[in-house]
Amino acid sequence: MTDHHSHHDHDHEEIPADIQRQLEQVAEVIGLLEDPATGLPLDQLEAEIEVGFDEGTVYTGVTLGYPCASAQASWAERIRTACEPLLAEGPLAGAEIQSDLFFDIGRTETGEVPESLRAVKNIIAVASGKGGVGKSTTAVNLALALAAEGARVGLLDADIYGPSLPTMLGTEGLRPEVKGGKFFVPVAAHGLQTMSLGYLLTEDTPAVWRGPMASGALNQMLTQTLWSEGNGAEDGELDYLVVDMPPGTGDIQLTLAQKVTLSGAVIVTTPQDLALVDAIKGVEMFRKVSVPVLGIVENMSLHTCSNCGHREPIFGAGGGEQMAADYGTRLLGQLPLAMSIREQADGGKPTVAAEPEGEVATLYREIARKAAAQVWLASEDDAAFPEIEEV
Ligand SMILES: Nc1ncnc2c1ncn2[C@@H]1O[C@H](COP(=O)(O)OP(=O)(O)OP(=O)(O)O)[C@@H](O)[C@H]1O
Repeated sequence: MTDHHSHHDHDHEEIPADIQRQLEQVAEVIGLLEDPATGLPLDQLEAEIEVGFDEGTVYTGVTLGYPCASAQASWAERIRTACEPLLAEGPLAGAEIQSDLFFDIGRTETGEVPESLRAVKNIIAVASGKGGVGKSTTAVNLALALAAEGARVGLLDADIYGPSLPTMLGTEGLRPEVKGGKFFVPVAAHGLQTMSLGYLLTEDTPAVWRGPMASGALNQMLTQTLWSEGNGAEDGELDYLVVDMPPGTGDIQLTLAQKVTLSGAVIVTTPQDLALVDAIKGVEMFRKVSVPVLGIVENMSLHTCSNCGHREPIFGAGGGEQMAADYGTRLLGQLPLAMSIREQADGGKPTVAAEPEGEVATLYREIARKAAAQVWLASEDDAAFPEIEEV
């Protein structure tokens, strides 16, 4: 091994050819590792792999296109295990390995968008074929999980008939600040930028007004919310705006899906046959308007007994997985039917905020990484351009 201690100017030092060759082998081995969120090897993704060597240490860096803060340790471990045999001999024998995981979140290509949405890189719709399956609960926890993984996230409550986000976020009674007589500044909650019709309607708003007012207000929330305000980021950009869609697959949903360029949709279902039939309608609706279906979340899949911890699939097992396979999409994850999920959401502090290191939050974070990874894949597809080969 070269003695680096006598030099100080490492940056400009030429790496000897034999070390260079071994570093290339390290990069190749890393390229074969499977990205758990997509199931694809890094080589098949637009993942950036860097390797370097200094002072007896091999440095590796992998850059993924989705937020993955909590995957750092497991990647470092997998890279070490994969590279150790390679570093048993040769000029790098005995070198330490230090690995870093980075992410760089891209932007979904859109056509013309309202000024206020230009600061938003990707819009993810959370939808369900029918009401009551836990769509809002999933949307809130998904948004919190994306943020926990390191992304800058906004949450729009488009569920105009039953805006439940203020309750779930503990922001009831708050009003968004108005700027320039026309624009709403999102309400900050648990690190998210949030907007809901619940912030605009008061309890005195007569029920008969809610329908017509609601669709107009939804339009206003879409075009007049300053998503770039107040998230502290220098460029004021949001990586993801999660939209809690109205339940069902009617005209409102279709219009909304077409009005803004959605990066993708997450469909929430419960495992019962009837809910699955409705979820299929959701998949088909998004396909019709060319919105990528990021995957299915099966909610209330297993019941955990709060006395003994025993789990059973009271609504049946495997429905979401089968349906995802039948319709060419994927199961992003399954959430248990758990009293804590309901209590925490009803109490204004959803599970991912209330118990960030708990088992349920871990499930939501895995769902978030998988969904965001699909957004990454979808935007790569858009950008795909045949490579010009040299003849
Ligand atoms: N995994 C779960 N375990 C226990 N309770 C849950 C779970 N998911 C959601 N809930 C509860 O079920 C109820 C309905 O959930 P939620 O409001 O998220 O459903 P929704 O599909 O958005 O309904 P709507 O169609 O009315 O908007 C809420 O009280 C919520 O706290």
